[in-house]
Amino acid sequence: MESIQTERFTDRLYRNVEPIWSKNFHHSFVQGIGRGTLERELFSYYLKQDYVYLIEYSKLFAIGAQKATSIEVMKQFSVLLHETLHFEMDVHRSYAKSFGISEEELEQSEPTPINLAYTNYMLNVAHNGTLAELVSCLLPCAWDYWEIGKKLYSNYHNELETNPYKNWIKAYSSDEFGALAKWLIQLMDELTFEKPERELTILENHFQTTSRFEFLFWEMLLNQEEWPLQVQNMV
Ligand SMILES: Cc1ncc(CO)c(N)n1
Ligand SMILES: Cc1ncsc1CCO
Repeated sequence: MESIQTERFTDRLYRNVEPIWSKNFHHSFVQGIGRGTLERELFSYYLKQDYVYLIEYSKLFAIGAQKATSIEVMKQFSVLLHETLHFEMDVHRSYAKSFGISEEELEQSEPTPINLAYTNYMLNVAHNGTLAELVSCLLPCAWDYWEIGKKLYSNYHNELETNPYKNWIKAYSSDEFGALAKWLIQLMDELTFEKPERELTILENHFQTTSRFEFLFWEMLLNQEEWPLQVQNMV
């Protein structure tokens, strides 16, 4: 009897990285956001690093629009680009403002080695790989943050009103953010439909690598892992 393939490719991706995502959710930085106990200093460090991360990350959506083969997909990538630059980065800008950090300071943050390695990895694949490869790189960012947002919301919603990070939690657990993540999941399944195992393995590796970078990013933030030698620009 022939077996019927019922599992979606994204189910396989999810199963594959579940232990990594579980570590991400339980990371003390993430739990500190959930409980509202994370030091302000660390959160403002996060805002600066994540802001320059998002500038690079959003370019993946622009490259996605360029690589798309239908108007529908182009439209959706342009929505993702718009939503990241406006909705998502607005959350960062408004937190920064309340912390006394200017927009200029946010933009001019120097990415740490991990931050740079993460965005460079994705941008390299985006420029040189297929659309499916690009999506497999950007999906963990969207999907794992949505998972984190939803879980923090359900674990800590009773204390949310007094949590200084409630707007962050609300944004990443929102239906709006979730709908965009779901669209990316669906696109991943469409792009991989009936594709050979040799191609799927490559995507699984990108998905795993960027999921591991998500963990390294939290670690980097917690330990403020900067460049070893500080240099000044000559002006
Ligand atoms: C590092 C990182 N990963 C994912 C997201 C979600 O967009 C984010 N803001 N930052
Ligand atoms: C708005 C946005 N920013 C990063 S991913 C994403 C949409 C998918 O959740």
